[in-house]
Amino acid sequence: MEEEKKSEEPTVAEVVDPVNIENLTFAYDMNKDPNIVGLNCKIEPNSKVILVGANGAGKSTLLRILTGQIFMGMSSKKFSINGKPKANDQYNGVAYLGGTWKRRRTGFEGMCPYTMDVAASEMMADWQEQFKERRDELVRVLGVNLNWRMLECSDGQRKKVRIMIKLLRPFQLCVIDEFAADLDIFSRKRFFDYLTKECEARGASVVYCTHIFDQADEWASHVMFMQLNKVLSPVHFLATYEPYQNILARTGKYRSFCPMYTLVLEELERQYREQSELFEDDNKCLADVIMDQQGQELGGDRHEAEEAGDQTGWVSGRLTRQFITEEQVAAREERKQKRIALENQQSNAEAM
Ligand SMILES: Nc1ncnc2c1ncn2[C@@H]1O[C@H](COP(=O)(O)OP(=O)(O)OP(=O)(O)O)[C@@H](O)[C@H]1O
Repeated sequence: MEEEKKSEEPTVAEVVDPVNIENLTFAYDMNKDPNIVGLNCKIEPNSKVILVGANGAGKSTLLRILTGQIFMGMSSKKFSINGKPKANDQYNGVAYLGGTWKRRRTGFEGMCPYTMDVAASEMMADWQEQFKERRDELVRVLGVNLNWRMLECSDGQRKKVRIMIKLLRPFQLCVIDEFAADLDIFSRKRFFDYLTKECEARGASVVYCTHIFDQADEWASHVMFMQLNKVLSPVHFLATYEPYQNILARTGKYRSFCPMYTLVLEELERQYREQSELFEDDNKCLADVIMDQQGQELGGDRHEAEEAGDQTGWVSGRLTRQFITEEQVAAREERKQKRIALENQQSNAEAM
Protein backbone atom coordinates (compact mmCIF):
# COMPACT_ATOMS: atom_id res chain seq x y z
CA MET A 1 0.00 0.00 0.00
CA GLU A 2 2.82 2.35 1.02
CA GLU A 3 4.65 1.36 -2.16
CA GLU A 4 1.60 2.17 -4.25
CA LYS A 5 1.14 5.55 -2.63
CA LYS A 6 4.73 6.48 -3.21
CA SER A 7 4.69 5.46 -6.86
CA GLU A 8 1.82 7.92 -7.45
CA GLU A 9 4.10 10.81 -6.61
CA PRO A 10 6.45 11.70 -9.47
CA THR A 11 9.98 12.75 -8.62
CA VAL A 12 10.94 16.32 -9.51
CA ALA A 13 13.10 15.06 -12.40
CA GLU A 14 10.10 13.29 -14.02
CA VAL A 15 7.59 16.12 -14.02
CA VAL A 16 6.43 17.76 -17.23
CA ASP A 17 5.27 21.35 -17.50
CA PRO A 18 1.94 21.44 -15.62
CA VAL A 19 0.50 23.85 -18.21
CA ASN A 20 1.55 24.18 -21.83
CA ILE A 21 -1.04 25.88 -24.05
CA GLU A 22 -0.59 27.62 -27.37
CA ASN A 23 -2.99 29.88 -29.22
CA LEU A 24 -6.15 29.00 -27.34
CA THR A 25 -9.35 30.85 -28.15
CA PHE A 26 -12.60 30.31 -26.30
CA ALA A 27 -16.15 31.68 -26.44
CA TYR A 28 -19.06 30.85 -24.15
CA ASP A 29 -21.32 31.76 -27.04
CA MET A 30 -20.00 31.04 -30.54
CA ASN A 31 -22.16 33.84 -31.96
CA LYS A 32 -20.51 36.45 -29.76
CA ASP A 33 -16.97 37.77 -29.37
CA PRO A 34 -14.52 35.28 -27.82
CA ASN A 35 -13.98 35.47 -24.07
CA ILE A 36 -10.33 34.44 -24.41
CA VAL A 37 -8.18 35.30 -27.43
CA GLY A 38 -4.95 33.63 -28.68
CA LEU A 39 -3.86 32.54 -25.22
CA ASN A 40 -0.34 31.21 -24.71
CA CYS A 41 0.50 29.88 -21.28
CA LYS A 42 3.47 27.80 -20.18
CA ILE A 43 3.88 27.10 -16.50
CA GLU A 44 6.97 25.25 -15.39
CA PRO A 45 7.29 22.85 -12.47
CA ASN A 46 7.63 24.44 -9.02
CA SER A 47 5.95 27.70 -10.05
CA LYS A 48 3.67 29.66 -7.74
CA VAL A 49 1.74 31.88 -10.08
CA ILE A 50 -0.57 34.70 -9.09
CA LEU A 51 -3.28 35.35 -11.70
CA VAL A 52 -4.72 38.86 -11.61
CA GLY A 53 -6.96 41.05 -13.71
CA ALA A 54 -10.02 43.26 -13.72
CA ASN A 55 -13.48 41.96 -12.94
CA GLY A 56 -14.86 40.12 -15.95
CA ALA A 57 -11.50 39.88 -17.72
CA GLY A 58 -11.71 36.08 -17.90
CA LYS A 59 -9.63 34.73 -15.00
CA SER A 60 -12.18 32.22 -13.74
CA THR A 61 -12.88 31.20 -17.32
CA LEU A 62 -9.20 30.38 -17.82
CA LEU A 63 -9.01 28.46 -14.54
CA ARG A 64 -12.08 26.43 -15.50
CA ILE A 65 -10.39 25.57 -18.79
CA LEU A 66 -7.22 24.47 -16.96
CA THR A 67 -9.25 22.15 -14.76
CA GLY A 68 -11.66 20.75 -17.34
CA GLN A 69 -14.76 22.49 -15.97
CA ILE A 70 -14.98 24.04 -19.43
CA PHE A 71 -14.11 21.73 -22.30
CA MET A 72 -16.23 22.88 -25.24
CA GLY A 73 -16.17 25.97 -27.43
CA MET A 74 -12.40 26.23 -27.58
CA SER A 75 -9.70 25.73 -30.18
CA SER A 76 -5.94 25.64 -29.70
CA LYS A 77 -2.70 24.73 -31.36
CA LYS A 78 -1.46 22.95 -28.24
CA PHE A 79 -3.23 21.99 -25.01
CA SER A 80 -1.35 20.04 -22.37
CA ILE A 81 -2.16 19.82 -18.67
CA ASN A 82 0.30 17.68 -16.71
CA GLY A 83 1.25 16.15 -20.06
CA LYS A 84 -2.30 15.16 -21.05
CA PRO A 85 -4.53 16.75 -23.72
CA LYS A 86 -7.53 16.75 -21.38
CA ALA A 87 -7.92 18.08 -17.88
CA ASN A 88 -10.24 17.24 -15.06
CA ASP A 89 -10.48 18.04 -11.37
CA GLN A 90 -9.02 15.23 -9.23
CA TYR A 91 -7.63 13.45 -12.27
CA ASN A 92 -4.00 13.24 -13.43
CA GLY A 93 -2.75 15.41 -10.58
CA VAL A 94 -5.17 18.33 -11.05
CA ALA A 95 -6.84 19.87 -7.99
CA TYR A 96 -9.34 22.69 -8.45
CA LEU A 97 -10.24 24.89 -5.51
CA GLY A 98 -12.99 26.91 -7.06
CA GLY A 99 -16.63 27.65 -6.86
CA THR A 100 -18.24 25.59 -9.60
CA TRP A 101 -18.87 22.55 -7.49
CA LYS A 102 -20.78 24.64 -4.98
CA ARG A 103 -22.90 26.22 -7.68
CA ARG A 104 -23.80 23.04 -9.50
CA ARG A 105 -27.26 21.81 -8.72
CA THR A 106 -27.50 18.35 -7.21
CA GLY A 107 -30.21 15.80 -6.45
CA PHE A 108 -30.67 17.68 -3.17
CA GLU A 109 -32.02 20.82 -4.78
CA GLY A 110 -30.47 23.90 -3.32
CA MET A 111 -28.34 21.88 -0.92
CA CYS A 112 -24.59 21.52 -1.07
CA PRO A 113 -22.93 18.33 0.25
CA TYR A 114 -20.71 20.49 2.47
CA THR A 115 -23.71 21.74 4.42
CA MET A 116 -25.15 18.37 5.38
CA ASP A 117 -25.32 17.05 8.92
CA VAL A 118 -22.18 14.92 8.76
CA ALA A 119 -18.80 15.13 10.48
CA ALA A 120 -15.76 16.40 8.58
CA SER A 121 -14.23 12.93 9.07
CA GLU A 122 -17.13 11.41 7.10
CA MET A 123 -16.66 13.53 3.99
CA MET A 124 -15.14 11.37 1.22
CA ALA A 125 -14.19 8.89 3.96
CA ASP A 126 -12.49 6.43 1.58
CA TRP A 127 -10.07 9.09 0.35
CA GLN A 128 -9.35 10.17 3.91
CA GLU A 129 -8.49 6.58 4.77
CA GLN A 130 -6.37 6.12 1.65
CA PHE A 131 -4.34 9.31 2.16
CA LYS A 132 -4.34 9.33 5.96
CA GLU A 133 -0.89 10.88 6.35
CA ARG A 134 -1.70 13.75 3.99
CA ARG A 135 -5.07 14.18 5.67
CA ASP A 136 -3.47 14.45 9.10
CA GLU A 137 -0.95 17.01 7.85
CA LEU A 138 -3.72 19.09 6.26
CA VAL A 139 -5.69 18.89 9.51
CA ARG A 140 -2.69 20.34 11.36
CA VAL A 141 -1.88 22.99 8.74
CA LEU A 142 -5.41 24.27 8.31
CA GLY A 143 -6.60 23.75 11.88
CA VAL A 144 -9.46 21.42 11.01
CA ASN A 145 -11.39 19.55 13.68
CA LEU A 146 -12.53 16.27 12.17
CA ASN A 147 -15.52 16.25 14.53
CA TRP A 148 -16.97 19.46 13.11
CA ARG A 149 -20.52 18.90 11.86
CA MET A 150 -20.63 20.38 8.37
CA LEU A 151 -24.09 21.78 9.06
CA GLU A 152 -22.75 23.87 11.93
CA CYS A 153 -19.49 25.07 10.32
CA SER A 154 -18.70 28.72 9.73
CA ASP A 155 -17.85 29.73 6.14
CA GLY A 156 -14.12 29.61 6.89
CA GLN A 157 -14.33 26.25 8.65
CA ARG A 158 -16.28 24.78 5.74
CA LYS A 159 -13.67 26.10 3.30
CA LYS A 160 -10.94 24.43 5.34
CA VAL A 161 -12.67 21.07 5.10
CA ARG A 162 -13.17 21.52 1.36
CA ILE A 163 -9.49 22.36 0.89
CA MET A 164 -8.49 19.35 2.97
CA ILE A 165 -10.63 17.00 0.85
CA LYS A 166 -9.46 18.46 -2.46
CA LEU A 167 -5.77 18.18 -1.56
CA LEU A 168 -5.85 14.64 -0.18
CA ARG A 169 -4.45 13.30 -3.43
CA PRO A 170 -0.94 14.56 -4.26
CA PHE A 171 -1.37 17.26 -6.91
CA GLN A 172 0.93 18.45 -9.70
CA LEU A 173 -1.26 21.42 -10.61
CA CYS A 174 -3.38 23.12 -7.97
CA VAL A 175 -5.69 25.84 -9.26
CA ILE A 176 -7.18 28.21 -6.70
CA ASP A 177 -9.91 30.60 -7.71
CA GLU A 178 -10.39 33.13 -4.90
CA PHE A 179 -10.80 30.21 -2.53
CA ALA A 180 -8.62 31.21 0.38
CA ALA A 181 -10.33 34.54 1.09
CA ASP A 182 -12.45 33.13 3.94
CA LEU A 183 -9.43 31.76 5.79
CA ASP A 184 -8.17 33.84 8.71
CA ILE A 185 -4.70 35.25 8.06
CA PHE A 186 -2.99 32.79 10.42
CA SER A 187 -4.51 29.80 8.59
CA ARG A 188 -3.91 31.42 5.21
CA LYS A 189 -0.23 31.87 5.92
CA ARG A 190 0.12 28.25 7.06
CA PHE A 191 -1.81 27.08 3.99
CA PHE A 192 0.46 28.98 1.58
CA ASP A 193 3.59 27.73 3.35
CA TYR A 194 2.19 24.23 2.91
CA LEU A 195 1.68 24.86 -0.83
CA THR A 196 5.29 26.04 -1.13
CA LYS A 197 6.51 22.88 0.54
CA GLU A 198 4.33 20.71 -1.75
CA CYS A 199 5.66 22.49 -4.85
CA GLU A 200 9.26 22.03 -3.80
CA ALA A 201 8.80 18.37 -2.88
CA ARG A 202 7.27 17.21 -6.17
CA GLY A 203 7.90 19.99 -8.67
CA ALA A 204 4.17 20.77 -8.46
CA SER A 205 2.77 24.19 -9.37
CA VAL A 206 -0.03 26.40 -8.12
CA VAL A 207 -2.05 29.00 -10.02
CA TYR A 208 -3.73 31.34 -7.56
CA CYS A 209 -6.29 33.86 -8.72
CA THR A 210 -6.95 36.59 -6.18
CA HIS A 211 -7.74 40.25 -5.51
CA ILE A 212 -6.18 40.00 -2.03
CA PHE A 213 -2.41 40.31 -1.83
CA ASP A 214 -1.45 39.76 1.79
CA GLN A 215 0.56 36.59 0.99
CA ALA A 216 1.55 37.46 -2.56
CA ASP A 217 4.97 39.09 -2.13
CA GLU A 218 6.24 36.46 0.25
CA TRP A 219 4.76 33.48 -1.58
CA ALA A 220 4.56 34.00 -5.35
CA SER A 221 7.30 33.23 -7.87
CA HIS A 222 5.39 34.46 -10.95
CA VAL A 223 2.56 36.76 -11.94
CA MET A 224 0.32 36.79 -15.02
CA PHE A 225 -2.35 39.28 -16.02
CA MET A 226 -5.61 38.43 -17.71
CA GLN A 227 -6.03 41.74 -19.50
CA LEU A 228 -9.16 43.70 -20.30
CA ASN A 229 -8.63 42.98 -24.00
CA LYS A 230 -9.01 39.24 -23.09
CA VAL A 231 -5.36 38.50 -23.88
CA LEU A 232 -3.22 36.79 -21.25
CA SER A 233 0.15 38.42 -20.52
CA PRO A 234 3.30 36.31 -20.42
CA VAL A 235 3.93 34.45 -17.16
CA HIS A 236 6.39 36.90 -15.59
CA PHE A 237 9.12 35.60 -13.29
CA LEU A 238 9.00 38.08 -10.43
CA ALA A 239 12.73 37.94 -9.67
CA THR A 240 13.48 39.39 -13.11
CA TYR A 241 10.24 41.23 -13.92
CA GLU A 242 11.28 44.85 -14.27
CA PRO A 243 8.09 46.66 -13.24
CA TYR A 244 7.99 44.59 -10.03
CA GLN A 245 11.68 45.09 -9.33
CA ASN A 246 11.24 48.85 -9.86
CA ILE A 247 8.47 48.92 -7.28
CA LEU A 248 10.64 46.98 -4.83
CA ALA A 249 13.40 49.55 -5.33
CA ARG A 250 11.20 52.54 -4.40
CA THR A 251 12.24 54.28 -1.22
CA GLY A 252 11.11 57.04 1.12
CA LYS A 253 7.58 58.28 0.56
CA TYR A 254 7.35 56.18 -2.64
CA ARG A 255 8.15 52.98 -0.85
CA SER A 256 5.48 50.33 -1.34
CA PHE A 257 4.47 48.29 1.68
CA CYS A 258 2.75 45.70 -0.49
CA PRO A 259 4.60 45.68 -3.83
CA MET A 260 2.27 43.15 -5.49
CA TYR A 261 -0.72 45.34 -4.62
CA THR A 262 1.05 48.36 -6.13
CA LEU A 263 2.06 46.40 -9.24
CA VAL A 264 -1.49 45.19 -9.89
CA LEU A 265 -3.07 48.55 -9.12
CA GLU A 266 -0.76 50.40 -11.50
CA GLU A 267 -1.27 47.76 -14.20
CA LEU A 268 -5.06 47.90 -13.88
CA GLU A 269 -5.00 51.71 -13.97
CA ARG A 270 -3.02 51.48 -17.20
CA GLN A 271 -5.42 48.94 -18.71
CA TYR A 272 -8.55 50.88 -17.72
CA ARG A 273 -7.02 54.06 -19.21
CA GLU A 274 -6.23 52.24 -22.46
CA GLN A 275 -9.73 50.84 -22.71
CA SER A 276 -11.47 54.04 -21.71
CA GLU A 277 -12.44 54.95 -25.30
CA LEU A 278 -14.83 51.99 -25.19
CA PHE A 279 -16.94 53.93 -22.76
CA GLU A 280 -16.82 57.42 -24.26
CA ASP A 281 -19.92 57.08 -26.47
CA ASP A 282 -22.43 57.38 -23.69
CA ASN A 283 -20.01 59.20 -21.44
CA LYS A 284 -20.12 56.48 -18.82
CA CYS A 285 -17.08 55.65 -16.82
CA LEU A 286 -16.03 52.06 -16.57
CA ALA A 287 -17.14 51.73 -12.97
CA ASP A 288 -20.69 52.72 -13.98
CA VAL A 289 -20.74 50.12 -16.72
CA ILE A 290 -19.56 47.40 -14.35
CA MET A 291 -22.02 48.44 -11.67
CA ASP A 292 -24.87 48.44 -14.22
CA GLN A 293 -23.96 44.95 -15.29
CA GLN A 294 -23.61 43.69 -11.75
CA GLY A 295 -26.91 45.26 -10.80
CA GLN A 296 -28.59 43.02 -13.36
CA GLU A 297 -26.79 39.89 -12.28
CA LEU A 298 -28.21 37.09 -10.21
CA GLY A 299 -24.86 36.66 -8.56
CA GLY A 300 -21.94 34.42 -9.44
CA ASP A 301 -24.10 31.64 -10.85
CA ARG A 302 -26.15 33.85 -13.11
CA HIS A 303 -25.14 32.10 -16.33
CA GLU A 304 -25.84 28.65 -15.00
CA ALA A 305 -29.15 29.90 -13.60
CA GLU A 306 -30.13 31.34 -16.97
CA GLU A 307 -29.22 28.14 -18.77
CA ALA A 308 -31.14 26.03 -16.28
CA GLY A 309 -34.18 28.24 -16.86
CA ASP A 310 -36.90 27.42 -14.37
CA GLN A 311 -36.46 23.67 -14.60
CA THR A 312 -34.80 23.34 -11.22
CA GLY A 313 -37.44 25.48 -9.56
CA TRP A 314 -34.71 26.90 -7.33
CA VAL A 315 -32.65 29.99 -7.52
CA SER A 316 -30.78 31.51 -4.65
CA GLY A 317 -33.15 33.73 -2.67
CA ARG A 318 -36.25 32.77 -4.65
CA LEU A 319 -37.71 30.64 -1.87
CA THR A 320 -37.41 33.48 0.62
CA ARG A 321 -39.01 35.92 -1.79
CA GLN A 322 -41.76 33.39 -2.47
CA PHE A 323 -42.53 33.02 1.25
CA ILE A 324 -42.53 36.76 1.75
CA THR A 325 -44.86 37.25 -1.22
CA GLU A 326 -47.21 34.56 0.06
CA GLU A 327 -47.27 36.15 3.52
CA GLN A 328 -47.96 39.56 2.00
CA VAL A 329 -50.86 38.20 -0.09
CA ALA A 330 -52.35 36.52 2.99
CA ALA A 331 -51.99 39.70 5.10
CA ARG A 332 -53.56 41.80 2.33
CA GLU A 333 -56.52 39.41 2.11
CA GLU A 334 -56.95 39.53 5.89
CA ARG A 335 -56.98 43.36 5.87
CA LYS A 336 -59.50 43.33 3.00
CA GLN A 337 -61.84 40.98 4.88
CA LYS A 338 -61.61 43.15 8.00
CA ARG A 339 -62.39 46.29 5.99
CA ILE A 340 -65.41 44.64 4.31
CA ALA A 341 -66.68 43.45 7.69
CA LEU A 342 -66.25 46.98 9.11
CA GLU A 343 -68.03 48.58 6.13
CA ASN A 344 -70.89 46.07 6.46
CA GLN A 345 -71.16 46.85 10.18
CA GLN A 346 -71.29 50.60 9.48
CA SER A 347 -73.91 50.33 6.71
CA ASN A 348 -76.01 48.02 8.93
CA ALA A 349 -75.78 50.59 11.74
CA GLU A 350 -76.83 53.41 9.37
CA ALA A 351 -79.77 51.39 8.08
CA MET A 352 -81.10 50.84 11.62
N1 LIG B 1 -21.18 30.57 -17.90
C1 LIG B 1 -21.00 31.70 -18.61
N2 LIG B 1 -21.71 31.92 -19.74
C2 LIG B 1 -21.52 33.06 -20.48
N3 LIG B 1 -20.65 34.05 -20.17
C3 LIG B 1 -19.92 33.88 -19.04
C4 LIG B 1 -20.06 32.71 -18.20
N4 LIG B 1 -19.20 32.85 -17.14
C5 LIG B 1 -18.57 34.05 -17.33
N5 LIG B 1 -19.01 34.65 -18.46
C6 LIG B 1 -18.55 35.94 -19.00
O1 LIG B 1 -17.17 35.81 -19.35
C7 LIG B 1 -16.45 36.97 -18.97
C8 LIG B 1 -15.29 36.59 -18.04
O2 LIG B 1 -15.85 36.11 -16.81
P1 LIG B 1 -14.94 35.50 -15.66
O3 LIG B 1 -15.85 34.97 -14.58
O4 LIG B 1 -13.97 34.57 -16.26
O5 LIG B 1 -14.18 36.84 -15.16
P2 LIG B 1 -13.15 37.05 -13.97
O6 LIG B 1 -11.93 37.66 -14.56
O7 LIG B 1 -12.98 35.81 -13.17
O8 LIG B 1 -13.88 38.17 -13.12
P3 LIG B 1 -13.99 38.44 -11.52
O9 LIG B 1 -12.71 39.10 -11.09
O10 LIG B 1 -15.12 39.39 -11.44
O11 LIG B 1 -14.26 37.13 -10.85
C9 LIG B 1 -17.45 37.93 -18.34
O12 LIG B 1 -17.85 38.87 -19.31
C10 LIG B 1 -18.61 37.05 -17.95
O13 LIG B 1 -19.84 37.73 -17.98
